Amino acid sequence: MPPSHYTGLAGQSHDQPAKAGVLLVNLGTPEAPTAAALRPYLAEFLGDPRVIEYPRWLWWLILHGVILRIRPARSAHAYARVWTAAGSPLRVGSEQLAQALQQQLPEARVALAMRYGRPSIRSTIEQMQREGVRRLLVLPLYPQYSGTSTGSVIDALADTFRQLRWPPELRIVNDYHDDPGHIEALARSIEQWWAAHGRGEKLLLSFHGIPQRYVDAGDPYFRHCQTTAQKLGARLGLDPTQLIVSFQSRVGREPWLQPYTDITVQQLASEGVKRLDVACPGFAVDCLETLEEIAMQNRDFFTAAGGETLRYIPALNDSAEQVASLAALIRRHAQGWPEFS
Ligand SMILES: C=CC1=C(C)c2cc3[nH]c(cc4nc(cc5[nH]c(cc1n2)c(C)c5CCC(=O)O)C(CCC(=O)O)=C4C)c(C)c3C=C
Ligand SMILES: [Fe+2]
Ligand SMILES: [Fe+2]
Repeated sequence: MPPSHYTGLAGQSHDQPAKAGVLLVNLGTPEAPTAAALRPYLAEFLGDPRVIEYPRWLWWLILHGVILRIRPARSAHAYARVWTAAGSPLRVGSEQLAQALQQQLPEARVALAMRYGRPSIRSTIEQMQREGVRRLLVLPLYPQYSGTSTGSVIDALADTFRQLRWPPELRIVNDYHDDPGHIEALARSIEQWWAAHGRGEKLLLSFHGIPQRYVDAGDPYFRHCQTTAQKLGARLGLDPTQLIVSFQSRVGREPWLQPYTDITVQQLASEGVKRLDVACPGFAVDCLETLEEIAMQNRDFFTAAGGETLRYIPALNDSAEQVASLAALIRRHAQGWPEFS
């Protein structure tokens, strides 16, 4: 007989009690802040057709012929500025969040997987199955849905599920951009930060960008970001002159969502804003894009253009507010599952 295509639990008893599992999924991060470690990470990430919607053969030539020769060294330099003794901030922060959620949800097995790199979605689900997980709730750590982020997690889940001999029951949180508990958690964390550090003249909310073309084709991401910002601004009592939304991290030449964060901070400085606060509500945990791109690069752009201080307000990370709001979100999505009743 040929080896089986499907992964199962051959030889294991199915008598163990069925468990519920919660799988948190974040983007993933390189293994080290070096060009050698960046190359396979970027090849997997930028090779994902959800991330780069381009004719495959043309993109393959550009990616392998140009991008992967230049970008790994440049990105490694940026990662080196935020890497800690414990590793990549995205990995450390995601693991801490998963541990805190596990404490809040003793009735479930909470695990963390990465969309790119390790631990993979597939290996993590296989491990959960070995532990008896028969009902699985997947929470991508992206509050706003985009095909490039959440959609890609769904692709990886679909690929995994088609390999499993006996897949678990599955639920997926598509987004939580307007979840009242999440908005409240964001608002409290900003208020607490202001209480401790004082308040800037304006609050900029910077979201990761995506190509405008994807939104034109139906991706709801821009609308989700605007809704998060509008609800957060209303909860904080800010008027439209005090609250600004922008989009960061553009890659390549085609237009991405606008206004761009780097242009916006320079424009605000040139208009006379001296103290600018920036928060990034699209990132569940701090990472390269917040700690380096906002708190270092954009801070420097702001001061070079005449501003005095740009202060980055940290992501929710493993704060009590985030853990409570995500635990409530998970319980709501798991309604009807006996493990959660
Ligand atoms: C080029 C296309 C990219 C799209 C589209 C994109 C969308 C997108 N990304 C995030 C979240 C994160 N991105 C991060 C890093 C990162 N993003 C891109 C490119 C695209 N992202 C690259 C090439 C990189 C790597 C760093 C670099 O070379 O600049 C990160 C941080 C990862 C870390 O290790 O800290 C996050 C998080 C979202 C939410 C999103 C769509 C909404
Ligand atoms: Fe990104
Ligand atoms: Fe970036």
